Amino acid sequence: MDRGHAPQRLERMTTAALDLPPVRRAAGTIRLPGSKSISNRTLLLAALSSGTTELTALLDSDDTRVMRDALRTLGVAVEELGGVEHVKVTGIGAARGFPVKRAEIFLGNAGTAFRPLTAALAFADGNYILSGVPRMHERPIGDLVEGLRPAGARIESRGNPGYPPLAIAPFEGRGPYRLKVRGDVSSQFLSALLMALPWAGGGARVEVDGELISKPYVDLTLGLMERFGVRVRREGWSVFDIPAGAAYVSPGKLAVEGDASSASYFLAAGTIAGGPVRIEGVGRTSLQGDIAFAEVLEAMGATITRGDDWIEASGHAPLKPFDLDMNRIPDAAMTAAVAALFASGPCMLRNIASWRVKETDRIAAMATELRKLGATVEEGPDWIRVQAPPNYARGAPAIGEPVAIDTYDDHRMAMCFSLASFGPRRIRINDPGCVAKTFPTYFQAFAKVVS
Ligand SMILES: O=C(O)C1=C[C@@H](OP(=O)(O)O)[C@@H](O)[C@H](O)C1
Ligand SMILES: C=C(OP(=O)(O)O)C(=O)O
Repeated sequence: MDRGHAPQRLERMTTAALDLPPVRRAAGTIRLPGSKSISNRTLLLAALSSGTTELTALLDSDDTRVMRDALRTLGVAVEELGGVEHVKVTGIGAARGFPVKRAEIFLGNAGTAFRPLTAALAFADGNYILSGVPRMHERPIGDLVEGLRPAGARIESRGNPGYPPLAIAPFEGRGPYRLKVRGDVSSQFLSALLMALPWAGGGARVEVDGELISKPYVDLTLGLMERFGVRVRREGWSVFDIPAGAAYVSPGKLAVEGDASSASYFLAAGTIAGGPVRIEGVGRTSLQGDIAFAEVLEAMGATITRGDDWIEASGHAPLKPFDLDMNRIPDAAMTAAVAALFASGPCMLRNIASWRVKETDRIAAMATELRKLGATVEEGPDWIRVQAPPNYARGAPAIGEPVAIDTYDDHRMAMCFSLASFGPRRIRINDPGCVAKTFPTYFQAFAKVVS
């Protein structure tokens, strides 16, 4: 019997606080690390396809490391051609099972690894245990498990019902499948089903129950599936058909775009503090929904210039207030909440209920930390309203003791609060190392564009 590798723990030690120097100007050019969402999707799709795939400009971070390690643990050859950012993946294709039939896999706090691997392994012929950090065990996955069961998947929660860790037993179903999945907690459940189903074979219809959130991520899923040779027929956002006989075929070579969510911090810096700040690696032709964050900045008064694979922002605080539905850009929306410190009136972010089940309860965390800087913040189940303290404008001299911002092991809390250093308070970021989830060199990159 195959024995999987022992689960690899990635418990991160808390890192020493980082005092950010007060800054007034932002200008320069940044080449972004690869997109987390595209890196993890393409690693998995390459593993499930026939042929070998060369992936370039992959993200090197905690979230992609757990996906890469998981695939290797499952027996997929992921060969490094130029570090972990340039790899060759030998797909297992129509084998419909991973070479390693029994494994315990640790997936940290990576939703883009945990949800898609749950679906793929549910259709495999082995026994697997998937676990993560304690916070991952508080992030819901019940809707995906319930969506998979009618197909013949055998998945049990090892902890609280509806949450990881999960134990997966060999698949017992056969297509065609008619499945339903809820779309109003995380779009990753639908993305996971769609990516795994062509591999299960036999064709499938997936219906979405409830309003689908974070829609651009499903477009990203469908766009990348198409690059691997599978075209899904759809009726809007509610019915998705995978043709019988659909199978993944390697596109040969695929270059990963820069991460549009990571771009948001730099574009916001250029908007608050002069600019131009130019981002290379993602632009007008991006597959990623978070590129639309630039439109939020335009509403706040930014001047944005776009090329096919670059984008540039300039502007000056005070910025214009906004009242916007942020459902399509839940990650970049956090950047807007901190940019609201530099707005001339109250800023309202609506339709962000999913913030409560991500790396931390992001609505609560955002409210607590913005209040430390003197902002008036109100919150509801799915909204947050931020009113900047008087005169929180660029150029005021930094005064007093540093304000220590807690980051809740949430990379985006650490990254977006770096923008507060354009204001009149000294900023201390507690546990800055949490940025390793998606952007390990974030603070070095930020230091390069501010002065
Ligand atoms: O599919 C993806 O790559 C993602 C979907 C979003 O999650 P939800 O669908 O849970 O909002 C997003 O927040 C996450 O960072 C990445
Ligand atoms: C929500 C996020 O991550 P995950 O992919 O773990 O859901 C995020 O990166 O903001």
